[in-house]
Amino acid sequence: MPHQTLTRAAVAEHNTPDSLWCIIDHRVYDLTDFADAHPGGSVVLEQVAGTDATETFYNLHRQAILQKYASLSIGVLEGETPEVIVPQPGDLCPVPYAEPLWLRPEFKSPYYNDSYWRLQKALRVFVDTHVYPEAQERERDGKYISQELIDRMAAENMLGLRLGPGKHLHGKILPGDVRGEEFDYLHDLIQAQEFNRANARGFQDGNMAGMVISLTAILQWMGDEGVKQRVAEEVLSGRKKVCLAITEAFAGSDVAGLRTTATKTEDGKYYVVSGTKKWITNGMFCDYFVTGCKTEKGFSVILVPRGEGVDTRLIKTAYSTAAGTAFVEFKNVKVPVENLLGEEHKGFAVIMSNFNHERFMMVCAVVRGSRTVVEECLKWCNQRIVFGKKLIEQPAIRQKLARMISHVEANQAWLEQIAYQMNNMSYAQQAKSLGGPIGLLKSYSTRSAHEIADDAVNIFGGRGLTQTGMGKVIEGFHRGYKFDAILGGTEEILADLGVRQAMKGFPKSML
Ligand code: HEM
Repeated sequence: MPHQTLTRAAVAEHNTPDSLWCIIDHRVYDLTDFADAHPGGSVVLEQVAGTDATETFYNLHRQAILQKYASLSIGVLEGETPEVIVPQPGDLCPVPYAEPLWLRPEFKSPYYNDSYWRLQKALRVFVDTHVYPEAQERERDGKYISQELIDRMAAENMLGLRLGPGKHLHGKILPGDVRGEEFDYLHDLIQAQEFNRANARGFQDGNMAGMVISLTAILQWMGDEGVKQRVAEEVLSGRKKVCLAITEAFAGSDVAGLRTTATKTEDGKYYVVSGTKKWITNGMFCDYFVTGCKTEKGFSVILVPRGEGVDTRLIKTAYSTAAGTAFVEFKNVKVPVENLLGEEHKGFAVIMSNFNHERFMMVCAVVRGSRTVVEECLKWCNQRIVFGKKLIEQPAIRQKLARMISHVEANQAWLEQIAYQMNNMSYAQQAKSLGGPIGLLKSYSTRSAHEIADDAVNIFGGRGLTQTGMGKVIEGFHRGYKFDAILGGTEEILADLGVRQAMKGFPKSML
């Protein structure tokens, strides 16, 4: 049917199952053929046939549904204009607190300049257009990220920028025309937060999280320049994938308790690696494993390529299998000694140097995820009518929202403060002075996520426990925030690290 201008009186005549029209936000929809396929059933549609169903519709659906089913619209009402905002790729969200302060036009920030804005805008368009749709699909079907998306990210230098600032970006032009040389930890914060907007915790880890926490170690510690250049080129071009294989069934945060061994062959040319690794993010589809091993006089980190003797099995965790979480078995795997990272028996330095950036990334993501939950709650509370009133009109609900908003804003402010300090410190200074604060922030931000997830589920009720529909973001966050509380160091260990590091600088004169 051609798009037309209609009157309310004309719509009112189509009030039977054989000709079922209704009005939503000043547009007319012909639901006659759709009614039987409607997930909410045909009866409810028949009840509103021929009428304006705007209020009922928005009590149960988001605008995105109308965009998906736009073909059902047959016209607009004469002299009326649709009111609901239809977001376009790259748009900032006008819901209060849905964006960090620096992205809201009425606020100023001491940290951000034009280069950050350009990066943010370019990444948002990219994530909205390419990452979000695939993330939602993969989160549902549990399959791994497509090579097409990896290639697209590689072509735009997006794989490299996710490792954080460094020489690997020099000479490159990044999204938003940002030069690789100017990319710093505030840019890094932005990229982590923008990618998080794909809103799919399992997929997010499946989207090369293994690379983010392991290629950094290769770039910094691989002694053999030839191996380093080859692997970096393969991974940053998206042709090969790499992951970090440290944790085992025997030991998680307690790295000293690991049992995988690497023994040198008599001719000194190879290591023979044997043992198991557990919870290895991206392990299912990786070509390389940056592996923590016990060696004769200590602990060493070795790059193990997939090949004979390497076996990976899928671990089904609380989030989507899109993350490719693996149980890895190494059975007498022969690896050239050139694949050693850092010094033999001194692998702790390799692992430790990586932790700060990994934890910083995780905080960026969990704070952004928490903010999205706040946005969802604010929308829902303004939309949902209970006992004849919008939810937002209930003081008890506003108390919850106030707590949630405060957690998010406090964590974001602390995070930006830390990113600024990172920009003004060498890597060694960061390790000395920021390991503790980053540990405290990660620990605190996941405690905040715990509070936020809990309040959000209570606000959404049954929908907060349902994997489809209005509460799906809340359900996913509630199921997934614990990954941030455990991975990269548990809340307790990191809180303890924060206090112990502070005590190292406690002045004796104060005793
Ligand atoms: C263009 C018109 C409509 C379309 C395209 C549409 C589409 C949908 C979709 C896709 C869902 C599943 C929600 C999800 O899982 O995300 C749904 C659920 C539902 N819809 Fe509609 N709908 C339309 C109009 C209406 C109207 C006018 C009513 C009420 C009179 C209604 C009542 C419901 C109900 C009760 C549910 C189940 C909600 C729940 O389980 O929480 N729908 N609809």
